[in-house]
Amino acid sequence: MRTSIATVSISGELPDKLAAIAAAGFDGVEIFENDFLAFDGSPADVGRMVRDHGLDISLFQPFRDFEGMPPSHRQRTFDRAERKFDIMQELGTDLLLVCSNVSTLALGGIDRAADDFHELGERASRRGLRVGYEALAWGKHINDHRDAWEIVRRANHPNIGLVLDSFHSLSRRIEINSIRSIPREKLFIVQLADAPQIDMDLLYWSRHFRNMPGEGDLPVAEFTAAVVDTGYDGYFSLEIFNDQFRGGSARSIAADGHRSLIYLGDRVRRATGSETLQLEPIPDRIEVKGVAFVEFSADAADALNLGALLTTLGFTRIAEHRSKQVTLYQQGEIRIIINTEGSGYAHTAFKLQGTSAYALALVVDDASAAMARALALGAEQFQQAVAPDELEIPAIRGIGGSLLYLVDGTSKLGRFQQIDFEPAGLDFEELPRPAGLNSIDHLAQTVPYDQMPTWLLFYSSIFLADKTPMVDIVDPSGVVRSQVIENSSGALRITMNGAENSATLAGHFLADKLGSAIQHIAFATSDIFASAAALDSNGFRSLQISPNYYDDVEARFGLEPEFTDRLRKHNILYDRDEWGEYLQLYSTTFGQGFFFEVVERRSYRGYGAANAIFRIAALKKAIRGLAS
Ligand SMILES: O=C(O)c1ccc(O)c(O)c1
Ligand SMILES: [Mg+2]
Repeated sequence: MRTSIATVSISGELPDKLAAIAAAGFDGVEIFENDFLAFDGSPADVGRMVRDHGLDISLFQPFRDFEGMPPSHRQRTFDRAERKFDIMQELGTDLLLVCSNVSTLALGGIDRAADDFHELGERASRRGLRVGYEALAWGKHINDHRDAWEIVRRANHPNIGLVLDSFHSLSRRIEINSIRSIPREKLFIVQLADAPQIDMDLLYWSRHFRNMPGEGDLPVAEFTAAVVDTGYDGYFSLEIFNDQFRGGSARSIAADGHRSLIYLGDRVRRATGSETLQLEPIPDRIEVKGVAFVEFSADAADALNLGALLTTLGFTRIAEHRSKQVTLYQQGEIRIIINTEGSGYAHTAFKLQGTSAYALALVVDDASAAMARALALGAEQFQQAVAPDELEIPAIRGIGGSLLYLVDGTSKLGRFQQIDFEPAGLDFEELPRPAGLNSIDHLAQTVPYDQMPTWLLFYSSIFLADKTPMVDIVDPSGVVRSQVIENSSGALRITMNGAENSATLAGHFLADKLGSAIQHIAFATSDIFASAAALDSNGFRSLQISPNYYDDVEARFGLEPEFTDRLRKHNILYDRDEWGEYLQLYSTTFGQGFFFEVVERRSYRGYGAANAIFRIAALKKAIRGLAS
């Protein structure tokens, strides 16, 4: 698969953009005229810079308002085109993108446009150049690739071809099958972009909200499969106009772009069975079977406090690491590790972030296949020295400097507990009462808002998991956007919260850190009232919920007063969706804003978003109480 990206997709000045594009592994780059105009070097300098990075120029664009001009303006458009041809020859690219005319002067008529393109083709061929025609979704007369194709067909010139751009076709819901009847040699280049499904003006949507394939809601994979079915083997070129990306990190946006193309290519290769993409087969998306453990880094004092909190939650200190200052707590299938080593990555994470849940271990069928897929998709492998008898658990870097371990049951990784740990001497007098917490229901990760697409793409390209629509969570100090990545079994459920300012609870959590990690862990119980009773007897202090909340839920859901009393007594929040009910209670915050949650899910599919505002207000009140 030949990959390319338009300079307009990336932030920074032209040299920074090119460096980021090359580092991400692209083959080509579309030079956007404005990026070239803003750079004070000659076209030849730009061409050299591109080639010094090992890149090719896939095209030069855009050339606007060309076809169908009235006779009084026609000559002028050819003069303008000749000037662009001069630049292209100096740059060292042979393809110009002409987008459909949006001028109020433009006259319609397919044959008029075809005649203009025929003449442009003659002029281009004299210089060994080619011209591709793209239908903008808001073009005055031509806004559908089927009409643009008809013009190209009638122009009947070998140097004139079609440019397809997934945004323009998919935003207008143009039938994808229509692509399959276009001859491959007439497809000069294919541009790809996704976008969130928002009902808005097409031009505004296109210029501000495009995103990488897989980050949005458009059927880009189906579109690409239709292109591949024609036999097309040219560039797939990202052209992403996005306000956030323009302000983001050039390197990480370029890396996301490359990842999105590898992921897309893999899906299309599987769907079409086509060899033209020339992609090395990689393992399919990885199914997550469960969470093997969550690991905290802490100092000795925090480790004691966290251990005490876990004990009130009904966890037992079950094992100690054979050679390290690492303790394992367990309840049901849930394992929580506390690492207080004075060296190694846990210690680095502690120094950067304080006490934090810095590592997550996922159970998969085959850890080496999972690793192979992750690496093919540009994930960064993490390795550190281990003791001679210790297991080396494969890991990649996740959100905000956190680690994602991959554990399977087929290799000896599944026995990490027996191999790396020895059972702790249990003091039966002091054992907590188990609270019936069986598994991890979900993990909440907090990221700066502008990094949400990056991590959504990371999770959904590597793992077999889907994202749900974004919801807004109102914090008393701002809005936090939340999106869930989950698989169908529920073994992987991550709620990702994007914080835009540091006044929100999520934003405050981030502001304290150089990176970000897990802000809360929700444990699943099958009987939250029984769990609450056990927590009480263990001395657990749940987060106090405002009494006003209970009057409201009782009225809102028509609850029996006796039931509401039980909720109130244990500070349990309640929600209901079309599938069932959800009951949740929280701890107060620990360390830099971390907390635990206990949930009972009665066929309910959501995450209690409607309750988040009450929980956040209660957490903030509790934090103020601690501070005063
Ligand atoms: O928004 C635009 O004007 C514009 C220009 C060139 C393109 O290739 C495109 O898809 C959109
Ligand atoms: Mg385009």
